[in-house]
Amino acid sequence: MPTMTHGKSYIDTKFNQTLEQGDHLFVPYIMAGDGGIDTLIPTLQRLDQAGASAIEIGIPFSDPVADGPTIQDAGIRARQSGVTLHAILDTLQTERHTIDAPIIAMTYLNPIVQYGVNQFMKDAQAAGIDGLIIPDLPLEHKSFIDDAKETYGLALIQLVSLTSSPERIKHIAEASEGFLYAVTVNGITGARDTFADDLADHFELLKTHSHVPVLAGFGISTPDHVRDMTQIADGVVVGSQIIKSIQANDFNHIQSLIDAKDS
Ligand SMILES: O=P(O)(O)OC[C@@H](O)[C@@H](O)c1c[nH]c2ccccc12
Repeated sequence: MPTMTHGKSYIDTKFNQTLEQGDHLFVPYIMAGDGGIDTLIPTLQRLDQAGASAIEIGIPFSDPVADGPTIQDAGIRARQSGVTLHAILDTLQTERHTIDAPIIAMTYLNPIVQYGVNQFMKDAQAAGIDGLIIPDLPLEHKSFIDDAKETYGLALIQLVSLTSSPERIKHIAEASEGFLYAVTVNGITGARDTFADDLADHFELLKTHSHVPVLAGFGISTPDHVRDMTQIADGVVVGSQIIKSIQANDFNHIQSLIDAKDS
């Protein structure tokens, strides 16, 4: 396994390799420790081998305001099996080298503050985490973590919503690192049947302002969704459907979602 420093530049390098080949990006989301902490590494390995471009791992938290029911239930299961942020970081620190894909931690701000901002960034880097999504940290408040994040070289991925003003969209898109997470529906995470008709224009605007790949996320659950979204975005994030498929032990569905990105 080649050793390469983890962090923002690892995401940039890996994503550019894929995009330069004319391929799209696929980022599955899992809840860390859903099924017990012992399942974390095998699940990451499996998604890595299936062709994930990066893997987003959720940190279980008691008050997950942006999570839909599927993600919330996965968080409850993980917490019931006693999974903690410390356990997740410890497990990654020992086993990270067995997974090639960049790893992005999705956590609310509170667990980071409880852990200690600087200590968290330090331990996240040591655990081989490359980037962070912190949905309740608005752009205006990111200075709160900026110094620590810079010290340890982690990417801070920004979420941009459909309803943001053009001015705000510009600011968020310009500030995002690793990738820009374009939320494709209004509301919380979870599988949907349909998407808005004018998404293509929205993604055009995002791409003009973003320095990093623009990924579509929220509500994507079928190979057709993946095909549609990769017409207009550099790639997709899929969460709730991945969690359901893992629970059903249906890795064929996960593979069909990943394979749809370049079909
Ligand atoms: O579950 P969906 O609809 O496929 O969407 C991805 C999403 O779950 C994942 O990226 C995520 C989980 N929790 C979040 C909180 C905020 C933003 C994003 C997330």
